Amino acid sequence: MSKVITFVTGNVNKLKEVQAIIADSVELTNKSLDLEEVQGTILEVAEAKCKQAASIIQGPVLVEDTALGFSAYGGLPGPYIKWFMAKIGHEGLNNMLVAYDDKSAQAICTFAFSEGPGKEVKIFQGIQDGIIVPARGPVGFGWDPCFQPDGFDQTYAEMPKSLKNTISHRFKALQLLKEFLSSR
Ligand SMILES: O=c1[nH]c(=O)c2ncn([C@@H]3O[C@H](COP(=O)(O)OP(=O)(O)OP(=O)(O)O)[C@@H](O)[C@H]3O)c2[nH]1
Ligand SMILES: [Mg+2]
Repeated sequence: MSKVITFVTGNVNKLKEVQAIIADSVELTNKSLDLEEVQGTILEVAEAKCKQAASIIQGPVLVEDTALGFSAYGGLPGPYIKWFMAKIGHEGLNNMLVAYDDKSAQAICTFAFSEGPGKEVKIFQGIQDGIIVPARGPVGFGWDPCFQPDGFDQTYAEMPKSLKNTISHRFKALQLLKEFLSSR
């Protein structure tokens, strides 16, 4: 069984964060592919991406799907946040919530791992609660400027990377993944 895991993602910012958080304990290589994403729940999207990645790589693979869900919208845009961000940006995301007092949101990071084609898909999920605010901080990674995690007065974009990477949805999911991989 190959120990090296291929993290399949087309997103360099995700890759950088994953490397910063777990590179010292997990041997990862990267393949930049934009996998097809099915329409469905977060788990269905992550599982389908993982199966597709395993069939392309023909070995152990890791994929990740990130969702940003607004409580006022019953968890939408959720896994479709990428397309909302691309079309309406930070201002548009804020405008979606103008009619609601409840600005709360959940950042949800879901990793899916498989040893290879036809093998079981394991899921590891991390959730960070927060609120949607008018964009503050450097624009670099997606919706970071308009997500302020609960318990902090800075948005993800305003805080140092070293802080985001120890409290984020991605950090939480990676702790679970790390635990699983240590017994692999
Ligand atoms: O501000 C952010 N802070 C984050 O921590 C974060 N993580 C992901 N994202 C964005 O949310 C969408 C997820 O879609 P997504 O999971 O399909 O990603 P993707 O298509 O870019 O890459 P991948 O699917 O090839 O891995 C994409 O627009 C990502 O840029 C983030 N934005
Ligand atoms: Mg994607």
